[in-house]
Amino acid sequence: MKTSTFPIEGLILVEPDVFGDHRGYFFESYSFKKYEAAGIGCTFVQDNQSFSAKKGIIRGLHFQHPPYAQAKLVRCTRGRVMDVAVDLRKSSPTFLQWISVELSEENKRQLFIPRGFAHGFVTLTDNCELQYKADNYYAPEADGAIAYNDPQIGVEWGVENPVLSAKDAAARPYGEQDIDF
Ligand SMILES: Cc1cn([C@H]2C[C@H](O)[C@@H](COP(=O)(O)OP(=O)(O)O[C@H]3O[C@H](C)C(=O)[C@H](O)[C@H]3O)O2)c(=O)[nH]c1=O
Repeated sequence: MKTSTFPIEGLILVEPDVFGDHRGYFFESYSFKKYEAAGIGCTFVQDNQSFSAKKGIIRGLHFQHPPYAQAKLVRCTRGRVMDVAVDLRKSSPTFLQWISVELSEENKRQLFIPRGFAHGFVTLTDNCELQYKADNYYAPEADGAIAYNDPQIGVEWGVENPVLSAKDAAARPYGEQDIDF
């Protein structure tokens, strides 16, 4: 597997080794030993899966407040998404900066997002399935959301009128919230 980093410290892109043959393909989608050696040493305790039926859906920007913050290992197993991570770590030189990367059934890439980040994605096709591991359990009482179009962050989603959940439509900008990472 190959890994690469981003200008924002802690984010890691994983490109697994895919073994194709006349039947199709095989690849290891996760291995604690190999991923720990690549800097992804957290112990994941929960697997998530979401399905988004249409292109132009945004889920995000989500996080869980400390002490329930979650690191995530994200992959797209159907369709294509633009995955986004925003640095919420106040002491970070890249505070409130963001990256985006295309994850797809085709490219089989995975994005590791450490604790201290908000996560979101926009679907680039219909029928997008996202599967991701988390290193902390779901804690609804600690659920957090930042407005996807927060001008202070300035994520370029590439979609004018996204489909949003009620929660995401009501999410407030970072500056109007008490978020402490
Ligand atoms: C996140 C989560 C949700 N749920 C329940 C709660 C709701 O009744 C239902 C849908 O939840 P929500 O609308 O928050 O789902 P998404 O909008 O896909 O949220 C996720 O999307 C972004 C991109 C993320 O990175 C987070 O994992 C998560 O915030 O699933 C659970 O039971 N367990 C969970 O871990």
